[in-house]
Amino acid sequence: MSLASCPVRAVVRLRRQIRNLKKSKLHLDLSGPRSLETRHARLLQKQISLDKTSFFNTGLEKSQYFSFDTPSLEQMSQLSVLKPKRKKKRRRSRTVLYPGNSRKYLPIEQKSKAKRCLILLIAIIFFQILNAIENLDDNLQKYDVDGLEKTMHRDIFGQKLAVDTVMDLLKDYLATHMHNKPLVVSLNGPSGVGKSHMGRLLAKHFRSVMDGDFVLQYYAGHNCPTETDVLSCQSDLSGKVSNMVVTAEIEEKIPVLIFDEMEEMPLLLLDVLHGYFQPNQSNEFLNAIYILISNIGSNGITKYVLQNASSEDLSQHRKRKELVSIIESSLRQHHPLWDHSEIVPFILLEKSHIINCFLDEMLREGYYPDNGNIENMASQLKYYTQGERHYSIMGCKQVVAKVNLLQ
Ligand SMILES: Nc1ncnc2c1ncn2[C@@H]1O[C@H](COP(=O)(O)OP(=O)(O)OP(=O)(O)O)[C@@H](O)[C@H]1O
Repeated sequence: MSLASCPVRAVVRLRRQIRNLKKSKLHLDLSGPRSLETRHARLLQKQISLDKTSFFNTGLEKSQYFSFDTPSLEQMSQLSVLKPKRKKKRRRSRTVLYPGNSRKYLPIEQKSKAKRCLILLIAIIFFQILNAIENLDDNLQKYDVDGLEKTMHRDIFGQKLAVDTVMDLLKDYLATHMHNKPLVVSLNGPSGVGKSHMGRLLAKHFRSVMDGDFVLQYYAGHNCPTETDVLSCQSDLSGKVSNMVVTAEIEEKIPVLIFDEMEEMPLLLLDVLHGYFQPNQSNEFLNAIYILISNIGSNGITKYVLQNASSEDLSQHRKRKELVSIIESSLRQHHPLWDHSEIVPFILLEKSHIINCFLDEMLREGYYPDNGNIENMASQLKYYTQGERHYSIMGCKQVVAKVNLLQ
């Protein structure tokens, strides 16, 4: 029995094992795809680890002995796949992080003395500039330059260029009291265009804003007629000019000296004036304004105006430049004193300006300004005709005489 039971037990055991196997297989199928995946992954891992060991084993097999042989490219690529990648080193940030709840103490700044001095210097310069600007305005207000400008534009007809030029020169000069040379302005142009008229307006204005002692009106033909001894004229002129500039300097005023009919002035007097215009003199002679009125170079101006009668678009600046260049040579030929002067050309007056002169004069004399009457009187004067333009040959010179005939 015992002999017969051995093979039977073996058969039973085998059957049990087969059943168990079947059961386990069934269990595996029921546990789902996830377990399958993990199993699969485990199997793969196993496979990889086997590959690794086999590779290193083969590598070790090959390199039982140390050598300097460089590995082949293939080996290198395999190694690089297997090697874990090195982490990149992080750069340290440079900013210093302070804990939020604590105060940070910065290094104490050392105060530079040079920096302080520089700031002080800048402040001083700034205040000085402000002060200077205020002073400039004060000076211009002292001489009421704006008032003068208004009067000139209102009372002088057809000479905008001349008025603007004179006003610019006066504004520049009167802004300060310290000068390195006197201001010499030469008014030039044909007869009756308003040169002496401007001279008179200037004298009147400066007499009203300063003491009358600081304005001189000198008419060469009247103050030093041909029959008088020129030497006495010379001492008279020198005395007048010296006295005026000295007293003006004491009172910090700028005297205005107006010389009319310069074309009639004797050479000796021209030389005296020339001496006053030099820059290398004592201060009182440097702070003075000289106005020289003459008709020297007037023929050149008349010719220029008539030739350019049609050119409306000529700029003021260009006009002045061209006119100055025309009369400059005539003036310098007359006497070198004009080398030191600012030349202001006066141009011919048109018929419309002559009508304004009549209107002005009639109102001044108390006449009713009848347009017909004015037109009639204006037509009696002589004109240069260029196209549609009529330029008065004698300017407004005969206006006073014509109005006087109305009585
Ligand atoms: N542009 C002008 N605007 C207003 N009035 C003028 C003008 N020009 C001349 N007059 C009048 O004509 C008169 C004579 O002019 P003014 O004495 O100024 O001539 P001038 O240019 O000095 O000429 P001259 O060289 O012959 O002396 C003046 O008293 C003035 O009333």
